[in-house]
Amino acid sequence: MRNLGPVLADAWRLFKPYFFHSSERRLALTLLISVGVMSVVQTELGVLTTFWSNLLYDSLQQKDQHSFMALIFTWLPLPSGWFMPGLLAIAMLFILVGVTQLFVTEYLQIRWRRWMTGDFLQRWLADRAYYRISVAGDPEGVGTDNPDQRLSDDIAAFCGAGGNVRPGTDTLSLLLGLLSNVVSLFSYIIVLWKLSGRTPVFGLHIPGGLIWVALLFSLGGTLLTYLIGRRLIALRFFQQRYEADFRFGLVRARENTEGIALQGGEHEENAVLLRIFGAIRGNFISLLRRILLLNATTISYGQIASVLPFLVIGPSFFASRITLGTLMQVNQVFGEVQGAFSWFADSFPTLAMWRATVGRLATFDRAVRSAREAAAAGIQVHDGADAYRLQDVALALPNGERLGAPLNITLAPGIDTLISGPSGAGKSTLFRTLAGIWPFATGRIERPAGRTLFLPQRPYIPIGTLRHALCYPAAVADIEPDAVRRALEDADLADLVPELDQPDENWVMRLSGGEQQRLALARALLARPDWLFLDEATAALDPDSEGRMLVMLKRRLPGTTIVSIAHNPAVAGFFRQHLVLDGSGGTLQAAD
Ligand SMILES: Nc1ncnc2c1ncn2[C@@H]1O[C@H](COP(=O)(O)OP(=O)(O)OP(=O)(O)O)[C@@H](O)[C@H]1O
Repeated sequence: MRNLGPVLADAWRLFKPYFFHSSERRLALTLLISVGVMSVVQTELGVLTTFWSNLLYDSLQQKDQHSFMALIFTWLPLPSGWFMPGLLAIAMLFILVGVTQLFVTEYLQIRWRRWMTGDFLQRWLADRAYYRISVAGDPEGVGTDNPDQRLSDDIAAFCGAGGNVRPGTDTLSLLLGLLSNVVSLFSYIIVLWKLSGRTPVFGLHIPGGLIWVALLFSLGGTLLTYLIGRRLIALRFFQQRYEADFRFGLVRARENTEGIALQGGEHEENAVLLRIFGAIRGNFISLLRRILLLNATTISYGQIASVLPFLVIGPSFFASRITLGTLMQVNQVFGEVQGAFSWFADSFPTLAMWRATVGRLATFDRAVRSAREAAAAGIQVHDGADAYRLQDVALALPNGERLGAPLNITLAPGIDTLISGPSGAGKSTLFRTLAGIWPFATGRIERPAGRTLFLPQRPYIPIGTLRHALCYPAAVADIEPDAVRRALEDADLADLVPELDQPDENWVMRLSGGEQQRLALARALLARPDWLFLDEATAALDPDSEGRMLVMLKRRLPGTTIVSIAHNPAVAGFFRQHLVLDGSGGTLQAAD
């Protein structure tokens, strides 16, 4: 596999935090080592079984019923003084170890997934990395699409706990597969070496002859599989990406049903969704062709492998130089050695899928890290001042383009300010910068202490009850029920009071634009901020309601300084000063 080094380095970076740095690392490592030990025990039981079957076939050849029964039900004493346990005991041990290993592995996987999901979520949401990523993307170009998929499917696929994860394709299964195959290889090679001593290959005595046959045969298979299977990696990667794009398209359509219905956009939606699906289909067909070719190769190779030992040592058996038991044991051990050698080749499709998952998680991880690091660059923000002071604050777009001349203004507490200016001048961008979330501004901002609330034009209404939406982002338990009711009444939404705790209502779909804006104002009443920034947050209201809401805000929040972006000249009378943002740097003027 080309570039295996960087993939393994990425996988290690994703693997390490839980097992070596998390608070549950001791338990995690103990469980990991336990499943490893159980895997080795299973492999060694397999080795024991080949010796057991050697004795069994010999007992059959010699028609020795007593030994045969002992090998099934009890144990058979050996000339060396040791004894061979019967099938009953071996099988019971196999079942016990197998079931315990399965349980412990799955328990570890779900704990790991829970931890890793929590860790990724926390870092993605910290320092507003999620926001920067969504507005700016990332230079690698592949690290940030569909973060939802990375946080759900990819982590589940990496840790191996989740309904959609194909068994055997996760990190732990691959690690255990690798471990048991390495142990298998060593254990069976020793057996094969011993057997080689008394088993001529094609009638010739070659030291370790059987091992060489198995090695050459497996290397041939590995090379062939690699050549056919290497394109699978990219195909898998894109398959996951297209699937996520399609799901995202469907979610967007679901969330915008009204907009689509009002504009009659069904035909276009259908065409767009089918176009995205076309990519899934096209890629899947290429994937399928590759998989078919690969399977045809591995199955043919497997068929040859099952008869090869008989061809190689059959002549010795017919010349009575080895017993039936030895013939069968060589066949079994040869199969195991060949199987272990070709593990890499057989696992190629799985490794390709795993590699795509690692790639998606690692690039996302890097994008989150660089977004968090970049949060410290750009504009210098200093908190704890007595006012908002902007010094040479230059707004810019993600592509570096400037939005007007730098701003040098001060917004003092107690002086309500109206901001206006032509559409696209950068008013909302200025708010984003003041909030500290816009990563593409330069200069220096001093911000006052105290609570600040920004209300955008389209308020975010989270999933849950109306009470939850009103209290957001505070917890419902932290807000007095009476205060919630009063806030709704003051925002002219008294009709909704009886529905405060009604579950399963899609409030975004149900409330009108103006009602959603008034809901956000009610939220401001509950939050009681020292500074309230309104970005056209009353624009959906009729002029009378807009005026009434501003009066209500002033009455209910007397200690709050309001800074509002508005296009409606009628609201100008509510503000003490006016900032016109027209690209020339903006100057504050006292209201008439
Ligand atoms: N994420 C982004 N990527 C690229 N350009 C952006 C992005 N966000 C905003 N812009 C651009 O920045 C410019 C300023 O946008 P902004 O929303 O600040 O304008 P505005 O003055 O608030 O406009 P309006 O009055 O229409 O709301 C616009 O040209 C807009 O297209």
